[in-house]
Amino acid sequence: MNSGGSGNFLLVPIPEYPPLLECFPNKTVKLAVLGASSVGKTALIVRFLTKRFIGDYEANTGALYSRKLPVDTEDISLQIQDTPCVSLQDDEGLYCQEQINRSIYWADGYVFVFSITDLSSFRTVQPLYQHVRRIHPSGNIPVILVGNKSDLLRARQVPSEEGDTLAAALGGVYFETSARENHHSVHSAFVHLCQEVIRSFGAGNGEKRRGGLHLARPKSPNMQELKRRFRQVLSSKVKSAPTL
Ligand SMILES: Nc1nc2c(ncn2[C@@H]2O[C@H](COP(=O)(O)OP(=O)(O)OP(=O)(O)O)[C@@H](O)[C@H]2O)c(=O)[nH]1
Repeated sequence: MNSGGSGNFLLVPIPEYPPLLECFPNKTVKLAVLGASSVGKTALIVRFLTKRFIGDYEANTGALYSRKLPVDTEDISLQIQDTPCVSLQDDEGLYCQEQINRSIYWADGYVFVFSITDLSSFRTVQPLYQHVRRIHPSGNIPVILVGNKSDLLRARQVPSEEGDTLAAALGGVYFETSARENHHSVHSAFVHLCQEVIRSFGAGNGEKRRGGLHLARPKSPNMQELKRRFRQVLSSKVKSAPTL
């Protein structure tokens, strides 16, 4: 498995799915990835879309990614909105930028991410879920809970059982992932959520949101952005590589 710092950096372009399918609402799945700072939201999306890991850290600006994805027997147009971090205030309130509220309103399904090494990021999930419920008070909202950085076992602060319990309380499934080490666990989590969203369309949920906010979908600045970050990681590796 190519990690962020090695292997070829010819980034396999993420095929932009023609907007044609957007006229078939049930073929377009919009996911928002939400969570506290530095839990791995971007790394999870990049791992899922490119099978690679971005080792460096850059504060999240909230990029929108889109690609075609085979789910079960059909191809869907998948859009994933990365979001800036949310933070718990002293009074257990939540600081959520307006951009995040727009993403919550726009999305059909939600990936709540915390780091198993950061108890505070885990404690952010419940108030964040309540915030989503205030924006979508009716219907079920397809969610998954992702405990990331599972490769850092010695730094674990959140037992898996607590992740399972919280996911059940949110009405979703708990996945433990390592965006650094493993593509399969990340892929399984995202595909599961897409299946839940498609199922919710069948239940008539999706239609209510079809009139929802449509974020202007960039052509592919995100691909340039990803290439820049992969090159950045590569050049930093070359510089630090021991001279023979
Ligand atoms: N060990 C390990 N590090 C990870 C993993 N996922 C992400 N990281 C690192 O954690 C840091 C934060 O990752 P990001 O993907 O930028 O996290 P984010 O949630 O988008 O961060 P914000 O911009 O603060 O919202 C980066 O240095 C990543 O390389 C993981 O699974 N394991």
